[in-house]
Amino acid sequence: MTAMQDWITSVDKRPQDRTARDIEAITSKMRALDILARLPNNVLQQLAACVYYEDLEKGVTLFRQGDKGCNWYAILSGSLDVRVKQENSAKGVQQVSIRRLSTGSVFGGDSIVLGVVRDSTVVTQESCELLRVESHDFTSVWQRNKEVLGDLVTSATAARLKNGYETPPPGGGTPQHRKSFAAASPAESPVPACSSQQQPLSEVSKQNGSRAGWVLHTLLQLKAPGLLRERKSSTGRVLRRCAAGTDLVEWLMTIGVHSRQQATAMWQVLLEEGVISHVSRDQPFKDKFLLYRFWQDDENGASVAPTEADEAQAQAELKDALAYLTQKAPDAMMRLILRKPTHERTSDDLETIYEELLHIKALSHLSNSVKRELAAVIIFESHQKAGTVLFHQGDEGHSWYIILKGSVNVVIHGKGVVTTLQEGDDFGKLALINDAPRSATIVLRENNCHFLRVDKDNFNRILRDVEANTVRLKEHGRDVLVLEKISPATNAFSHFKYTVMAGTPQKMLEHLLETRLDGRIGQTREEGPSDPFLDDFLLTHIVFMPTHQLVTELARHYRIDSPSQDREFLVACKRRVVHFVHRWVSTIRHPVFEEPSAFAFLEELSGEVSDDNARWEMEDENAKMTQVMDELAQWSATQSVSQKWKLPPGGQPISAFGSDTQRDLRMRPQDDIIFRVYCADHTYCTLRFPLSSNAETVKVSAADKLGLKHDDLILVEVKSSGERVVFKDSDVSVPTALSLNGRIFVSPKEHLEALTCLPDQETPTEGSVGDLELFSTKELAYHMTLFDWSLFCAVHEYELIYHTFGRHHFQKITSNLDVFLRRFNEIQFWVVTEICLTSSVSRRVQLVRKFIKLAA
Ligand SMILES: Nc1ncnc2c1ncn2[C@@H]1O[C@@H]2COP(=O)(O)O[C@H]2[C@H]1O
Repeated sequence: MTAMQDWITSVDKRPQDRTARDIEAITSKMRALDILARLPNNVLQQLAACVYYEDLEKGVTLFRQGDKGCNWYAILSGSLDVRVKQENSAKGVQQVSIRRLSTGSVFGGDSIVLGVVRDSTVVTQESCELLRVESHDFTSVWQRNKEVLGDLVTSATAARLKNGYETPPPGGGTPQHRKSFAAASPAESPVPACSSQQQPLSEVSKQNGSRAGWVLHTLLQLKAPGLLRERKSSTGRVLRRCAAGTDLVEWLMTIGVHSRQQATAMWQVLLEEGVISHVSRDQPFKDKFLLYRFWQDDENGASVAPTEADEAQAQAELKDALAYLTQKAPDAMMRLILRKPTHERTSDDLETIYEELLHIKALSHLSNSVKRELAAVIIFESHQKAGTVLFHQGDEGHSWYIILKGSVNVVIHGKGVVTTLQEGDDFGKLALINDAPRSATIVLRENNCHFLRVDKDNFNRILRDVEANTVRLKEHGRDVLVLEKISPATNAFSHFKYTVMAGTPQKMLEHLLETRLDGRIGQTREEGPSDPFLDDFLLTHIVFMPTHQLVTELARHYRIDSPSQDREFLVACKRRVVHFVHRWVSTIRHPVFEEPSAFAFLEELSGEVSDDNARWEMEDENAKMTQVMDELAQWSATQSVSQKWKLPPGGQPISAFGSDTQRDLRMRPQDDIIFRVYCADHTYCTLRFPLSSNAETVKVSAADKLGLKHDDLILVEVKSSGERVVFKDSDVSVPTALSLNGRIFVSPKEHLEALTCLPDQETPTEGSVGDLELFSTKELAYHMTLFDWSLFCAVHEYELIYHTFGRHHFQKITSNLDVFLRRFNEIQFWVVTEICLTSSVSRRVQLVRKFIKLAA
């Protein structure tokens, strides 16, 4: 059964016979009407449970003025005429048409909820399909859901019911007092809803608007009979009863409007409310030779010539009508100006826009000169339907938006709605500033939302360099990313304008993948100048995002799979992950492979990439993963070969044991080191342990070998100064962590104070000046640098992190850094010792000279 048949079958059933499926079918149909689509689902279901379907011929009277209100209606298709009785001394009582109701409108609710008689007669103008709810059902739904059902009665009634008075008083409000220049909420409309410039903004004309329209239409016909007349269009088509924009403006000025601009804006109010329209409905109101007509005069209209009584009535209401239009005019004028192509804006237009921009929150941090520049390029945009997607995550960014009216949801793939942005908020600048894809999808949260928009070129020209210093991204009310502008002086190396100052690890990774890694085929951001954020993240993530967490997130980003996302987006996500992994492995090298979680992830990922290559054309990525896997294989091969190191007994430098041809100067966790552990009586044992062994293991083994039986033993370093430093049981790479000329002791805790230096820890008594003189300074410098350089190269960046944040947190060795620091101290002590041990002043001078030269 088709959806159409489904819903008809369901609505044809008696309400008490309808099943949950029937209600769902009817609810879906009702959602096609904008005004109903805004209602919460449960309220819509309550209406769907009691609604009836009517298919009526042209000319059927639904109810008459003075009747009791028995039904509420919604128009699925067709149009209806609203008529009121009017006394006319010559012709007696006459029916006058005051309004047209068309598809999407609702009516009949007022008299039910207010308990008054019908104030007009409603007749079908053509075949109509209607939804009908009986008054007792409507009352019961209304009673339960008053707060959200305001739109189902006229807005005036809703306001009266909510606040006890009608909104807003005619003539009230000046531009300065306006909150925003948004349109009033919709009521009924004779034209279809549309976001284009030329159509009415609101779907519906308000009662006040149609009343003002009736007043002007009546007076125009009586006082300027020739103005509304038949004219020919440029294509030769005969157009009924229309008038030129310029004539309409001039006529309004004859009845008391003081300026052309004001009169233009007042006609625009009527156009936005559907009372008048351009003959081909493709123009806003302009003070030009463009033709407009009243809705009563359109092709199907049946306008009735006004009577004297009409004239008297219209004259009586004229003041109110003008006051209403005057009140609405500034906002309409603003929208009119903002919809003009930018090259058509006059200097007055620019001034008007500029003044309005002064009140917008999202622009408050900008200077007035920037706002003036913006006035020339900012564009108005409106969208009618909740659910409309302004752009998708992953899209290229073309515009920056400010919300004037309504709200939007920020939706992120895999997370859903992360935040809602309201009137005054802005969005969409990240993609423009960082030249990155959209980081989120933006969906309208309600009907009839209004935006100001600045396109990318203008944004980059005017705003890119003056944007706010800090951008905060929120998810579920919590800051998840704080971006800060990079000062241009320090930003010569990067095209990024913002860098990450703080954030949750997950959001930082997400931001990195989206902005720093390109997902397009054959593109890598690595080629150009890049900012340090990616490297900073790779080099420090172990502090805030352990590797097992990082690989879980990477796997999530790679495996993103959703039928609702297009192929290009999905492939881009996968590519970015592979590019990230490649960069990670080439920057961090072996520590990546040493993590079992990363090792397993890389193996799985390479399998998935190779499978996906067949499906998604990921040649480049496959090649990158092959490279990563080659490096992993090489690393695995070196794992079986372990090296031996020794900590010589006399305090000499730590060196490789038994191999002069040793190539790899890097100390690895599994490498063994041979060292001595002393007792208080200076007897010792020699031990051999992997560098990754902890102090406790060393202590227990030394105690065994030295025959110490005690529960409360400690492992201590005794420095040559006599200072004693106790090792924690969890400390690793103990032998390399010794200070220069320090020795390891094991002893009962209570004997700590009794531990003394070994004799060979005492300062040397003879210098090596004689030897030093044998070498030229250049030669010395060359060999010392070679040696230092090889030690420096063996230090991994992570060792600095382990050292700074505490080795015990990571359970990782810092042996290479230890050895490098030892060497630094050694040179320093050596220089001081040599100088002090040279007794002859002249030789000492020479020596100092040599050292100065060496340092230079
Ligand atoms: N938590 C968030 N994560 C991502 N984008 C957000 C968030 N909050 C607001 N946004 C906005 O949503 C916009 C999506 O497009 P852009 O990436 O250009 O700019 C983004 C931000 O302006």
